[in-house]
Amino acid sequence: MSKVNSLNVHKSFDDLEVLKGINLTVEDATVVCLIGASGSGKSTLLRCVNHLETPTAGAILVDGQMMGYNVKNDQLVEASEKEINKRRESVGMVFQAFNLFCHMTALENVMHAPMRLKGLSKAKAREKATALLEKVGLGDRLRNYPSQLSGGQQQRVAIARALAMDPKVMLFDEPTSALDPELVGEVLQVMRDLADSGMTMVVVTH
Ligand SMILES: Nc1ncnc2c1ncn2[C@@H]1O[C@H](COP(=O)(O)OP(=O)(O)OP(=O)(O)O)[C@@H](O)[C@H]1O
Repeated sequence: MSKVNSLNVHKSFDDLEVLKGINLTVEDATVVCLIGASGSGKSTLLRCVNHLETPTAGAILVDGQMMGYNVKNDQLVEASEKEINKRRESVGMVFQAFNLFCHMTALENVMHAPMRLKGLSKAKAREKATALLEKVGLGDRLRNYPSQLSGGQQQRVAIARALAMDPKVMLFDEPTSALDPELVGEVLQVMRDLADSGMTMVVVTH
């Protein structure tokens, strides 16, 4: 089964039609990079995938589940907030600006969602977060706040934070460098390792 399907997705902001019927299939364990002109709607499509934006028409399926809607009597009915949040858990997102909690350490940033949304105990969440931060090469930065970390380090915390929810798909709204095979920065290496591990990924480069 393909992991992400965008079925004739349209998205308008008032009079501006940004997405005009996007059909995209991302197969399991593949990496798809979206490139295109500035303002062409790459981020908008990515945000539709985890339902941060609601498509004006069309639908997104992640792992066979429709984001944001249920089918009832052959009609699309909006899902409840609880259902939407549950489905969103299968989609990890790394934002352009990372969106880390600035008052939390790297460790606390990664522990937060599994404790709050998955009911993990503090001890289990700490164990998992530590392992993930070690995996992205930040084992020595657990107690640092985002302001004490470089941009690339913050980005890796954001990746670890997304992975902490055991997503089926990872969305990266980010690096200009991702398409350049000559660049082997730590962030890119983490992304390559993830791809090698079979993670399905959609990467937007700006
Ligand atoms: N919330 C919003 N309200 C109104 N217009 C929006 C909103 N979000 C995006 N847009 C508009 O939609 C268009 C597509 O924006 P989007 O951010 O998806 O483009 P992009 O392809 O990711 O661009 P870039 O590579 O420059 O970041 C732009 O014209 C933008 O101004």
